[in-house]
Amino acid sequence: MKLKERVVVGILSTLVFLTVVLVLNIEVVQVSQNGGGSPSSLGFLENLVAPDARSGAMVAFRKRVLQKSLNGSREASDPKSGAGAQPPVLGSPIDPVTNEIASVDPVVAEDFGDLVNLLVVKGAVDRKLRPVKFTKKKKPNPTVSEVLGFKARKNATSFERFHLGISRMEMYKEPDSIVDKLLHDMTTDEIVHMEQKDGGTQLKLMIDYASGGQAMMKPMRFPRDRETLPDHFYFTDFERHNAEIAAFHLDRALGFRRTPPVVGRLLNITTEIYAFAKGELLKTFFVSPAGNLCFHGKCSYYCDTSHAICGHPDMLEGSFAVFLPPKNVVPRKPWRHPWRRSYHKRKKAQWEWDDSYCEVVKETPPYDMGRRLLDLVDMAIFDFLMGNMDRHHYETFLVFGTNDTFPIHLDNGRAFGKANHDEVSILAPLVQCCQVRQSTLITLLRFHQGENKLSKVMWKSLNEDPLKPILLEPHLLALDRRIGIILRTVRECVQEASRTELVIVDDGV
Ligand SMILES: Nc1ncnc2c1ncn2[C@@H]1O[C@H](COP(=O)(O)OP(=O)(O)OP(=O)(O)O)[C@@H](O)[C@H]1O
Ligand SMILES: [Mn+2]
Repeated sequence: MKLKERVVVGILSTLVFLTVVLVLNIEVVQVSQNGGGSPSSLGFLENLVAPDARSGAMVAFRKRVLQKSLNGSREASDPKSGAGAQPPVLGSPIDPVTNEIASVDPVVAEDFGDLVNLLVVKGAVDRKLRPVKFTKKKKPNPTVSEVLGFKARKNATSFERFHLGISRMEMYKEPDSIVDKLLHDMTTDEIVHMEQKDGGTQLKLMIDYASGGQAMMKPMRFPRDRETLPDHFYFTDFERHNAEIAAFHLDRALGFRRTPPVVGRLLNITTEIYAFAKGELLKTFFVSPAGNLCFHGKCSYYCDTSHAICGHPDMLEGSFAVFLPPKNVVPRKPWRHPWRRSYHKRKKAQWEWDDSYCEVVKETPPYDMGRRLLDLVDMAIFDFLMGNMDRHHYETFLVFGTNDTFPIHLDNGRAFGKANHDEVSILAPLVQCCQVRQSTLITLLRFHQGENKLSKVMWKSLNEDPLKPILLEPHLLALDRRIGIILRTVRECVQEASRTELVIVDDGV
């Protein structure tokens, strides 16, 4: 080799060597930065693990309660689960011959006679879970009409009657003919105006009816069998119109009556939306390559051409939730949910790592006395049954005072996203506080031990909706399985408590 060639080879090898050193160095720096100071790759990875997958406080509980169920965490072992993996199963989950729901899940077959016994010993129910004579005085339950001194006009609409009938203990009575009329009116009344509603992250339309009534409409975005994408966090999941409808029926079936009535309706995009659209919303309408009329509106999530809402060719399904009374007449107070998630892809909330979190909550008003802590456990049960992880805030009606009234179960659009996955972290308030309202436990036991499983009751109830079927069979069956998981959790709490009364609480609600 000539001197010139040697020099060139020398320079090239030095360059290669320097590049290798540089690249290695950058990697080490990145690892140590992401790993919070530790240069181990484990530290780096740990920060990238989804918060729910490593929530310390819930891990032991998950193992204990779900181990016994073959299906507790099917999603993890079933590579097919996830978006679109569920075969669409339409129609009734009830066998027309036996009139029973076929289920193989062990937790559905499990007997919770021990919990029934506890309630019998407490004097709350008889062996068939029928209520024993009331010993406690019923709580006063004034309505908006009574508190504000408003009387319904003779020809008042179902919307007005509903507003006036909201009471301290519940959104509506049971049975309530006003609710039936309201559901009917929301699907049939003429729509005279519509505009995009601000607030929240996804597209919603505020609907005005000829009668003067108002509803909040969430449009259908996907077919019923489309599940939450496996890599989507709860806060990036799409809102589902059928979840809003199903949540109303579930809340009512559980006897809570804390969700405003919601019903489905098929809309004509051209005559019932486009015809009223103005300004910014109007600019988002277009005809898709398939010839369907589409729009996407303006909002912070999924309001763009690639996530447009399209008619077929111009018919569109939507959920219609009755609008609550105007805030200047019946004001509401927003509350931050103590078991709120972090809404950050790499952060955890305190309750996710602190097992004694409930002790802190219990000392903080309004959770230190009265009904509210038990209300949060009710809400956790409601959310767990439908897989809703998106409960960041809740509201109460201020006309009934600050504390002694129910929390409104509003905004359930991110529920019913994964039929084969039971997200037990939603049960954190129950797991960490080990308290449940007696009336709620009785309701759950009636569904579980009795003839009328929740899936069956829900299927019948949802069959009343114009957009039936609202829930596909796997979501209905999940309800029965999840009731079993809740009951196992209560059993664990009772076994660890010194007295049953500390776990099963009768607060007269
Ligand atoms: N039926 C209703 N009547 C009156 N106000 C309502 C009704 N539904 C929702 N709202 C109000 O609008 C706000 C936004 O609604 P909602 O939470 O359903 O939308 P969202 O887009 O899902 O919001 P987010 O993204 O914050 O979860 C609520 O916080 C509530 O104050
Ligand atoms: Mn929402």
